[in-house]
Amino acid sequence: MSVPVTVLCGELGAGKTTLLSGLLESTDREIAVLVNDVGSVNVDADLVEARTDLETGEEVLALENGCICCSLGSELSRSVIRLWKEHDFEYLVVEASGVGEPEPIARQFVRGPAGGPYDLDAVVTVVDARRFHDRFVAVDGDGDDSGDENENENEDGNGNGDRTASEEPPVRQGPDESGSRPLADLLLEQVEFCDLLVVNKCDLVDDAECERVVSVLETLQPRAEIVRTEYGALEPETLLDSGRFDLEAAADAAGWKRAIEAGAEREASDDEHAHAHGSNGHGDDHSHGHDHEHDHTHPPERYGIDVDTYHRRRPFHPERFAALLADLPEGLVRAKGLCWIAGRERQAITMSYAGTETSLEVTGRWIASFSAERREQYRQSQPDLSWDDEWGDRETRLALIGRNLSMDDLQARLDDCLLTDAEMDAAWSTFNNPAPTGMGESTVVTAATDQS
Ligand SMILES: Nc1nc2c(ncn2[C@@H]2O[C@H](COP(=O)(O)OP(=O)(O)OP(=O)(O)O)[C@@H](O)[C@H]2O)c(=O)[nH]1
Repeated sequence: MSVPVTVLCGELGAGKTTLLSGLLESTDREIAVLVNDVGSVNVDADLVEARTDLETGEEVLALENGCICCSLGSELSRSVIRLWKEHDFEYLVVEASGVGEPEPIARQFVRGPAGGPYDLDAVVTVVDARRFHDRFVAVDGDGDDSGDENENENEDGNGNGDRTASEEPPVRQGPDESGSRPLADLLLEQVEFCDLLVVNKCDLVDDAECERVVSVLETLQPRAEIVRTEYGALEPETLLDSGRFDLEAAADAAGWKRAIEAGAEREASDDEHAHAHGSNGHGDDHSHGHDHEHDHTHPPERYGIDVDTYHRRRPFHPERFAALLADLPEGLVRAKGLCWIAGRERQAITMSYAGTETSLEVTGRWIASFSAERREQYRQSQPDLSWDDEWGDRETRLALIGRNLSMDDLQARLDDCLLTDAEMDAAWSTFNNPAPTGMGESTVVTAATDQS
């Protein structure tokens, strides 16, 4: 019998991983998870895994880099088929990277080789209500839409910011002179293609704003059911075995039609592509040198996205780091990963920035902070864990995702937050420290303006 699949899409930082973690906690079903992250640090896989009880049969498989076209052409299918052969599970959830287009992923489960063992149940798109509102719904000169400093902002420069609520819904803008498309286009694509829309982060909009968001979404995607959530909290039945995916309806969507037309040619190319990549199927080489002719830029390139990694083995000064988080540069779309903050020697703190907020949450303990005996046990069970003689596994490792952003400047600003040599010798516990302390506790830093 084929295994049902839910594909989870949504823009960077909309709340996909949060929703997925909640789902895994709230169901006894044996769910396998495939995560395709855009950063070279595969943070989502780590985060999902940390909250996943593998003993209950849930498996988290990460596609190692964000080269989504290769993943789709060959590795995605290969990975899910391998997963199906090697593990016993009842359901598969695929979390697409925030710059993933839903159509090609869905196609793999309908027309691609994964269509045999799997059965596509639904494509779910998670929308950040706050950002969607500010980008597409913000009302120009409308007195009752008060108090929102971000109104009419349109960071993507797509001209959708000055709409009124009664105007036509936003439309895709297509590429600019440099050939890259606004991120908003991707979001619209994700909205138009899905079967279920989850309007998340409802705590960050008021009721009137939320109504407007929902009404624009209804116009864009009349076929999909719309649910509103905070922190992605949903009944598992809403997401699993919903039977929402409807090939015929999807085939009516303009994009899907295009995809089907291109299907045969694409499948042939994918095979060729898999071949060209050799047996590992997936290098870090993003230049590719494809010889097939269809449009084959990767989504990150197409949307002008840069991905970088920040890795240091020196702690942040808590106050300087918090000040930076309140003033992150324009163009930073998403940042996430583990942080080492001076004064929090036990706590491994996950930093997650999206839209207007950065959260710092204690998601684990540094292995270096355990007793010698337990430390050894953990290290033996994780032989690949990188270890510093003095600081053990304490480190900061962040994925940075930006658009028109100088990564060098951001890295330099992060470096300025690291302890100086003199501070390294100071008593770290005396620093003023807003970072959380208890497991699961979090601190949220709100940016002065939405930088997304
Ligand atoms: N205020 C608020 N924050 C939320 C909500 N849901 C998620 N977040 C926070 O938003 C940030 C991004 O959430 P994730 O679940 O990591 O988002 P994602 O879509 O998986 O992100 P990518 O994998 O980078 O695309 C995290 O700091 C979450 O804690 C919500 O309903 N309200």
